Amino acid sequence: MTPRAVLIGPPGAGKSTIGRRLARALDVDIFDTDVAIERETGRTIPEIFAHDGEPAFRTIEEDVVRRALLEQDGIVSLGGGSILSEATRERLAGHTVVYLEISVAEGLKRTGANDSRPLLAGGDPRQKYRDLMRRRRPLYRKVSTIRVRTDGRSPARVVQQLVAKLEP
Ligand SMILES: Nc1ncnc2c1ncn2[C@@H]1O[C@H](COP(=O)(O)OP(=O)(O)O)[C@@H](O)[C@H]1O
Ligand SMILES: O=C(O)C1=C[C@@H](OP(=O)(O)O)[C@@H](O)[C@H](O)C1
Ligand SMILES: [Mg+2]
Repeated sequence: MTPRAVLIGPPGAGKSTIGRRLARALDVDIFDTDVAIERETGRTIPEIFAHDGEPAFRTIEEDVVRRALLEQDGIVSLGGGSILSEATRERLAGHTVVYLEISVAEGLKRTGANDSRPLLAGGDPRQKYRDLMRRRRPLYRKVSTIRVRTDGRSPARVVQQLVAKLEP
């Protein structure tokens, strides 16, 4: 069993939104690792970050992603920072991995309106997002097998392009 596609990219790229819509279009299941982490721990992601810290969150995330890659056969949407784990990057080899690309400006617009992402909270969000992208962009590129730009494209359009690219 292997996922039809694994979605990666920074916060706001649309992994959760596109994941749900793509799964519906392909008539397969959606598995969002952030949703699974909240379900399994019974806590929200901001709570986990606040009480246990980011390293503890990453440990839980790595294990949830590991199992998802083994057990899921639909669309798997990862959290934006999951590719920071070298073990996860190695496990992604051989999978269909879609990098949802987004500019810093557009990513900030999409994530700015809520405080559900602890990594961007506090301080200057623009600087935080830029630093995050500088560190992660090479990793997203390295582990992906398909790249799709999402700036100025509606979710419906992104899904349409992905369906065409994923067609067997
Ligand atoms: N292609 C898109 N165009 C415009 N808004 C989008 C697009 N994709 C996602 N969004 C919006 O951006 C926000 C973040 O999307 P989300 O799917 O949670 O991103 P991620 O899971 O990658 O962090 C949501 O409000 C969503 O509706
Ligand atoms: O980029 C990150 O490090 C994170 C992104 C979030 O998911 P989204 O990418 O779906 O926003 C979530 O996993 C957590 O807040 C950490
Ligand atoms: Mg998400």
